Amino acid sequence: MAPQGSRAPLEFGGPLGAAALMLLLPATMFHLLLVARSGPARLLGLPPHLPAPEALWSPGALLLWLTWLGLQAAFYLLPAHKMAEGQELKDKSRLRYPINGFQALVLTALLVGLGVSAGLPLGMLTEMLLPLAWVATLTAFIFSLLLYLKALMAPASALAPGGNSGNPVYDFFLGRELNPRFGSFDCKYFCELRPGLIGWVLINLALLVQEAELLGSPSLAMWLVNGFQLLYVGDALWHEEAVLTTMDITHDGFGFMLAFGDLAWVPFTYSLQAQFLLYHPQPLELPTASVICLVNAVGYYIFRGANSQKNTFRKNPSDPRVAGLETISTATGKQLLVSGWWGMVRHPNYLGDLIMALAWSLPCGVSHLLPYFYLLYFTALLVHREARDEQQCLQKYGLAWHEYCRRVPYRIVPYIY
Ligand SMILES: NC(=O)C1=CN([C@@H]2O[C@H](COP(=O)(O)OP(=O)(O)OC[C@H]3O[C@@H](n4cnc5c(N)ncnc54)[C@H](OP(=O)(O)O)[C@@H]3O)[C@@H](O)[C@H]2O)C=CC1
Ligand SMILES: CC(C)CCC[C@@H](C)[C@H]1CC=C2C3=C(CC[C@@]21C)[C@@]1(C)CC[C@H](O)C(C)(C)[C@@H]1CC3
Repeated sequence: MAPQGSRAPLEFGGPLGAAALMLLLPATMFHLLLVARSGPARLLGLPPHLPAPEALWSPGALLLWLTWLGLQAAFYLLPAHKMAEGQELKDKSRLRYPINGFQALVLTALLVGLGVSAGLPLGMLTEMLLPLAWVATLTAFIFSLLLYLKALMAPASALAPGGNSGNPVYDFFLGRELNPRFGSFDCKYFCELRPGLIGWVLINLALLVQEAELLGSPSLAMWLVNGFQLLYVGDALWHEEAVLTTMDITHDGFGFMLAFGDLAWVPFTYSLQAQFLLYHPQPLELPTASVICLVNAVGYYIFRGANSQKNTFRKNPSDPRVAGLETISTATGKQLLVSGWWGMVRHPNYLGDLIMALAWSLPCGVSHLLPYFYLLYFTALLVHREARDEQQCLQKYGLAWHEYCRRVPYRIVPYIY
């Protein structure tokens, strides 16, 4: 049984690390937003000038942001074609989740399409990124505070394994409650997949529209970035149920890290390549574009293949698609796959994700480091995440996990790492 509450080992450098991250993450996000629109676009340089306070604060942005959250919450509450059950909780119960994320994406697309055909200036959204990012950050702070207070009244069985150290800064950052809910409305599940992910593709689209207005038509590079990232978001929502077995839902509490990550970091930094392209158009020839498409396709094939194989296996190990794979038995009764994608490396899904991350940056050329920020950040995130997951699996599976590591020695990249 893994140590819980105040006995759980501290992650992210403990309270000091958590405090530093709470300052550094928003600062990095604003740095990226400012540098992307600056002439030199230097990732490691200072932005040319800091924005005046009125460039950060706009009542219009606040209204737009609240409308967006309200709209996505309304889509979440619409009847779902399916209700899925989450993993078993400490008290042996299972929560139920609506599977209607893809429906929310389609409804958003229809609404935006209607708006644009009625004259809505979607491109103007690109002028509001700074104040929108500001209100999203404020929302994340306020929301995390409310979640922290709510968790003070939650029963012990509802608390996350980490995030209950007793240090308020650390617990605020990591999140105390595992699945905070208001009635049947699950805050973490909603934030993980809806406002931020759909917001990201909407911002990308606005950047494409703005580029078309400035240049007469969108560039090939902008099309590729939009297409690849739409595929990624569409895929996440199409396979929404799979998010229920990710570390974020099953292990991490809902605190500042995920609230800020989901609501602010994802839409405003994951759209960095498209932001860069609007201010720094890049020529891209068809043959190079075809090679980049191939890189994205290979990454997607590995990512989807690995994630689907594990989900199918976890749902039903006798499913004919996975029944022939080799496995190791563990003391918990669960099995570990040792052939197929999960016999190649211990995190094949991370490998596919990283290859896609490379494909998203390549359309921006090689003249600047800035569009490669996502690849660099994501490598660090996944290496750290992999180490966290190894710890959790070691605690869960003990000797069987050692045996798996012996049989599958590489973590993410075959023969390298
Ligand atoms: N774009 C982004 O910003 C981010 C994307 N991601 C993506 O999210 C996806 C999910 O990632 P994440 O939640 O970290 O982890 P995984 O989906 O890789 O899940 C890890 C879990 O899978 C199970 N598992 C591990 N090895 C095996 C095996 N051999 N056989 C069967 N089950 C196994 C274990 O859980 P158990 O045994 O309990 O089932 C383990 O804890 C990934 O594709 C990742 O790339 C993640 C973070 C950020
Ligand atoms: C701000 C910090 C640096 C850390 C925040 C991390 C978060 C941004 C990410 C943690 C796990 C995530 C996942 C996705 C998006 C980013 C965050 C929230 C995901 C929804 C992206 C789409 C994928 O298909 C997925 C597998 C559903 C992802 C799940 C994890």
